[in-house]
Amino acid sequence: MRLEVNRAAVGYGGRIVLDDVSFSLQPGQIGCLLGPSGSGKTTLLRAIAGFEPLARGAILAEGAALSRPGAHLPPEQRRIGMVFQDHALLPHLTARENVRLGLFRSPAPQAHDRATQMLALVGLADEADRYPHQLSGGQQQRIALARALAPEPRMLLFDEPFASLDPELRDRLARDVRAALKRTGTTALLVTHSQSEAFAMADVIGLVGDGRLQQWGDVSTLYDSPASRFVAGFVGEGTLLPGTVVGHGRVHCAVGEVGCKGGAWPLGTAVEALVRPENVRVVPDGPCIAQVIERRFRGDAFLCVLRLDDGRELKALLHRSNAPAEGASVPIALEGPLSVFA
Ligand SMILES: Nc1ncnc2c1ncn2[C@@H]1O[C@H](COP(=O)(O)OP(=O)(O)OP(=O)(O)O)[C@@H](O)[C@H]1O
Repeated sequence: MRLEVNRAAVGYGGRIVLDDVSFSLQPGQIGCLLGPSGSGKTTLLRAIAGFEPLARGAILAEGAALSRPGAHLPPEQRRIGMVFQDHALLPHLTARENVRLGLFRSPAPQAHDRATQMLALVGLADEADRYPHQLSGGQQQRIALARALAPEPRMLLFDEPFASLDPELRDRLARDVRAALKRTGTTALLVTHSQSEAFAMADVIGLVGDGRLQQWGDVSTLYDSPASRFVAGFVGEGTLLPGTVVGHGRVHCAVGEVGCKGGAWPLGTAVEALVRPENVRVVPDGPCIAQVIERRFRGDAFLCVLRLDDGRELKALLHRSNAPAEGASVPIALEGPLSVFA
């Protein structure tokens, strides 16, 4: 299903939580709403499910309005399924019976076959006759997914579905859920505040913060070209260094001169440049000396925390063959182009 959210505002009792939200999801695409706690991710999800009305704007499915002020299709008529963190399985029913709950409108033999098929899809064909307490947290969450997929919803919404699981299991389950959604071609929108979950699951990510949808795009766009300081600070690692525009697409900062994205800044504009760990190089004639105050092993590279003369800290991803020892002082330079914010 194609989902379109058009300049939507949603809130509670006259207090708007999120305003002017616009994005779309293509059929079969997986989107993820990422953002700090309390930023309104769940509220937006609930508005799409039909549990919260819109104050302004519209939500459309296949071009037809689901929600707009004064017109509201009830949740049960939207054919949009939801999966929650606590998976809400009934303890006295087997895995297959739990999945069949979503199929109460189908005749019994068809419901049985469909439930079996859905359990196979999530890799639990052999566990169909087990009870929830005989299954792990990850398996229970996969049953909840099978149950949500069984009635063939037009779209699935997930609210922090893996939050109660340990981190390693979360990432693996996120990949499994993604595979199941792709196999069934189900459009989905997931809410999380975990970046790694968003990166593992999503085709497209929406970053929510300060009452707005700050940016909607694929992971590399958010990382390489953040639309705001907020996005720059939230997605990936990096430091904002103050600088001045010294030429077309050139900025001068504490680590010397470096190229920046977008050349349209007037000379002398005060900016902040986003330095990602991979923008930092150790070079013999580097314009700035930095001290290595910490080194973290990252397989082929070390993530080094460097301190500049003025006390600012930068993170640098340096190849093992080139990573200085902790405590060493080394000349560094920046390799652009960097994103800058005025
Ligand atoms: N039923 C409600 N009535 C009034 N205010 C609410 C209600 N539910 C949430 N809020 C408020 O709306 C804001 C957004 O909450 P929401 O749960 O959507 O955020 P979130 O981004 O999903 O947070 P988290 O990541 O912690 O789940 C918060 O300030 C919250 O206190």
